[in-house]
Amino acid sequence: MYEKDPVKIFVVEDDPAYSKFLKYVLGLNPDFDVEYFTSGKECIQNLHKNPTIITLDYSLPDMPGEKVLHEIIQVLPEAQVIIVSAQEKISTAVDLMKAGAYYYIPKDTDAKDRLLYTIKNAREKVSQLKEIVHLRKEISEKYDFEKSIIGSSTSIKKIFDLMEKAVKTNISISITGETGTGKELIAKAIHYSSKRKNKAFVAVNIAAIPRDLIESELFGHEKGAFTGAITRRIGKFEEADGGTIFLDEIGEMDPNLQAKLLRVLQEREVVRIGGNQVVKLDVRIIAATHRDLSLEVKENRFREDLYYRLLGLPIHLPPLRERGNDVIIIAKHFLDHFSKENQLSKFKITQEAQEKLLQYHFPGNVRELKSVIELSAVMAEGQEVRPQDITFTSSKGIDSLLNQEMKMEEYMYRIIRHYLNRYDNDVLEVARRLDIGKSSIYRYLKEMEAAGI
Ligand SMILES: Nc1ncnc2c1ncn2[C@@H]1O[C@H](COP(=O)(O)OP(=O)(O)OP(=O)(O)O)[C@@H](O)[C@H]1O
Repeated sequence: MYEKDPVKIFVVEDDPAYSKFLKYVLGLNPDFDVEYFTSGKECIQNLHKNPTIITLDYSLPDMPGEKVLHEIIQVLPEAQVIIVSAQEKISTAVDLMKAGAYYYIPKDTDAKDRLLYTIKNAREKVSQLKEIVHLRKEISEKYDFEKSIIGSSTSIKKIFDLMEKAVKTNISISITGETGTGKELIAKAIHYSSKRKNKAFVAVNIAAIPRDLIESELFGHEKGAFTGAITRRIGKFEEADGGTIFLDEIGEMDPNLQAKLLRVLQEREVVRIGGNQVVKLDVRIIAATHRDLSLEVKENRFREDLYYRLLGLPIHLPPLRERGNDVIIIAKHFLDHFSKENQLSKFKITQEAQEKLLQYHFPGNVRELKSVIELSAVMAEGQEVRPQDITFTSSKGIDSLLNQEMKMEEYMYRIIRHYLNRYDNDVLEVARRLDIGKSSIYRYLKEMEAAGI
């Protein structure tokens, strides 16, 4: 899309014959919006017009070519400067390109073709750069965490507070939470809100990669390192250099690889398999797991030293059933998104349907809520989601509670705890829903906590 924008070109040339020649050549292309200057000073004074490409004569009467180039780069670092010169010394050309010129063209008989070809390439480069900037902006807006992570429960606000702290530093982050609670979403939001946002976010799901491929996937390999290594391959750590690597399902990593990962994290460098070149790294680590890693350490399935390396700032995502009214807020967000994507008018959820959502335990968390809501929108007649439009796949919940034998008091305690989690510790709301007094809730909690239950 950027290719079609007219390209603004400055021609800075004091030789009248050559200037006439350039005017003719560039004037043939209606896409070029060209301005001509005869001195370095004039060019610099007009940089506010934002030229994309500047063809610059190396030998201007008022300023040396290097100085004009330097000034241009200071004011407009993204402009592509093509030096055109009668000077044919290779060392001058190399120096100018090192100083930031895009290309160097000698004024000879091939100059016209070379210039047009170089302008075409410079233009492509600029449009690619613009597109990258545009995509990065779009992605960082998408993962702006106040906009992409929906919810206003106390627990999600606490997560926002932790994320605010996380984005200011490079500290490693460990995210825990059941499946579908938003671990990857949080990791991306941290990356795209941090100083690293213009570099890569590389996600690796440890559980999804076959055991014998994972080492080369993470650390890369040299050509011929093993059967099948037909070319050199950069690993995910190198890919994430300057950015963030998200190690999902870290609890699934086998002990052998845990030792290798620990070394990479300690040394902040990798050596590709089959190679001996040490590659220094500047990568932020975000690790996630649905397991309780401290338990994995206790049971000798996860290295303690690696656990402490990765722990950094721990963020625990509570299950959706413990986020109170967030279920409804997120459901409405997904409904709006669904209607926008399918160009439909907005949906509403009836009060009864909202109650139905609040009663369910969502073992698949936000991911499950998303598919339940999308299906309910498809099933709805008109633009209103009713209870009968909502279908759940899992019926577990109260059954599993009843399968455990305990005293009546303990059942009461569990039920009260469950409701408090669901309604964001709003004791009044829980008392109303269970139709018991507020003081009874406090009494139960006190007694059971004293009994250590
Ligand atoms: N608070 C939220 N607001 C909006 N969307 C959310 C929220 N939390 C999660 N999601 C969405 O739910 C889906 C699942 O989230 P994500 O993949 O981040 O979960 P996860 O915890 O990494 O899951 P898994 O452990 O299975 O990999 C994604 O589509 C994500 O965008």
